[in-house]
Order: sequence, then C-alpha cells, then structure tokens
Amino acid sequence: MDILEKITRDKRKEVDLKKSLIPISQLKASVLFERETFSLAKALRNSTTGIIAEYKRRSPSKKSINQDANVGQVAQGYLKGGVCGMSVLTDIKYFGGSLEDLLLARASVTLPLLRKEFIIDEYQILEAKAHGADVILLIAAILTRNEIKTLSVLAKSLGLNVLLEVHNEEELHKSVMPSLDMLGVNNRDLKTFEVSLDTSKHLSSLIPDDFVKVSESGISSIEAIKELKQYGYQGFLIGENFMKSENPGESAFEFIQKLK
Ligand SMILES: O=C(O)c1ccccc1NCC(=O)[C@H](O)[C@H](O)COP(=O)(O)O
Repeated sequence: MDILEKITRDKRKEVDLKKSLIPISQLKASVLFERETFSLAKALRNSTTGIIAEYKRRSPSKKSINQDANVGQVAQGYLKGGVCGMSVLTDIKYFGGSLEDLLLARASVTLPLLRKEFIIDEYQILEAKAHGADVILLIAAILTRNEIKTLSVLAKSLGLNVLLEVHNEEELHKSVMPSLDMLGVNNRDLKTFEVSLDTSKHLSSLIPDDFVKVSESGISSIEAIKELKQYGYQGFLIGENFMKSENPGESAFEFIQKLK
C-alpha cells in the first residue's frame, strides 16, 4: 500500500468519526460559514509573483520541518512578505496540522486561505468553510471524475475556489471541468516522493487556458519560478523552503523581493 492509499484509508475512518461527533448543522452554524470568501484565483491572476506559502510542520517525505512555528505569526509574516495566499495543512496524522491551525490563520490574516487536505467527502468541504477556508484542494489521484464533479460543485456553491491537483496526463484528462478554478501540477510523486519540475513543464501545454496554472512542491529557487512562468504558470506553492527557516515570513519576504 503506498502513502496516498494509507492516508486515504485513514481519512475515511477520520471523516466517519467526525461525522458522528459534529453534525453538519453545527458546521453550518459557525459564524465563518456565512463569510464572503477571498478568491485565490483572482489574486494569482493579478500578481506578478504568485507565491502561495504553506504552513507545514512535517510531512511523510520530511519527518520534521518546523514543529514549533506559531501559525498566527507565520500567517502574519507571509502577509507582510507579500504572498498571494496561504496553504494550511489540516491533516493531523501525517502532517501534524489541524483545523485549529486553519482557524488561527483565519483569525490572523485576510489572505486567501487554502485548506490543504485529502478531501474525499462533502463533509470536509463544509468543515473547510466553517473554519475560514477560501479554497479547497482536490487531488485527482484519489478521486473519480464523478467525485471531483460533486465535490467541486458543492465547493463553488459555498463561494470557495477549487484547486485541482494532478501529477500525470491521465489524471489531467479525467479532471478538467468548468467547476474548477485552478489546476495544480504536483512536482512530487506522492507515491515515491521523487520531485521533478519537469512534471510541471510537461503538463503545462495540456492545461486549458481557462484555468490558473499552479506549480506545486519542490520549488526553492527564483530561477525555477522564472522558468515555470515561461510555461504559463501563475501560482507557485512553496512549503518546505520557507518553513525550514526560523522565520518563514522573513524567508518568504526575501524570496519575493528577489522575484520582483
Ligand atoms: O510533502 C509530502 O511529503 C507529501 C506526501 C504525501 C502527500 C502530500 C505531500 N505533500 C503535500 C504537498 O503537496 C506539499 O506540502 C506542497 O506542495 C508544498 O511542497 P514543498 O514546497 O515541497 O514543501
């Protein structure tokens, strides 16, 4: 069983448990459920730098990145640093994240916030809205075309942007549909953890122009971004490169200054 299969198996159990503990009516009663969302797609279209900075304590590929960083301080640092949006991992078991992190980030900044999660059920989209997210991630490798459609249509009906993530041509072909805002190419093979920016380069011409193109994972240099821009990418999701420093916000600031 590869890591994605393991994560998805555990996620099904986690979601079933949560459904039994917190009813949908409680999620819908959250004050955040009615808030007007910020559009990450719009922010990326209007930006010349396009950085989406991630809050990531640890991951299956890097056991420990930054366990103690304060999510509110990191969010404020990212905002001051000039990012377009922030990604917050909410998976507990594999990434050490939580919905509490998303809430704390929401309370700290007005940036578009992406709930970075392994979404397999509509319940998680209602949870995302109730905890202040503006964007959800859907991963093509763990969803059927029908599931992508149902989940993205629900997200759009709640005012959320949808970032659909692919890693190869097959996933891309099955996923393209009008209820998506952004198409993300993950440079990390989530089965082997190998990272190659060639994945983004290879898939770029196959992504229809209607979607904002986002390149995700393994990005750590200005040169890489300049090159990816030539392939039409407008968004760049960066986690470890910022989070490994003592002050992720400062690291994002310095990076973005060099990009300008
Ligand atoms: O990062 C991992 O090890 C990982 C493993 C299995 C599933 C997902 C994983 N990461 C999620 C991400 O997509 C990244 O956190 C994100 O793109 C940022 O990547 P990076 O800049 O390389 O930290």
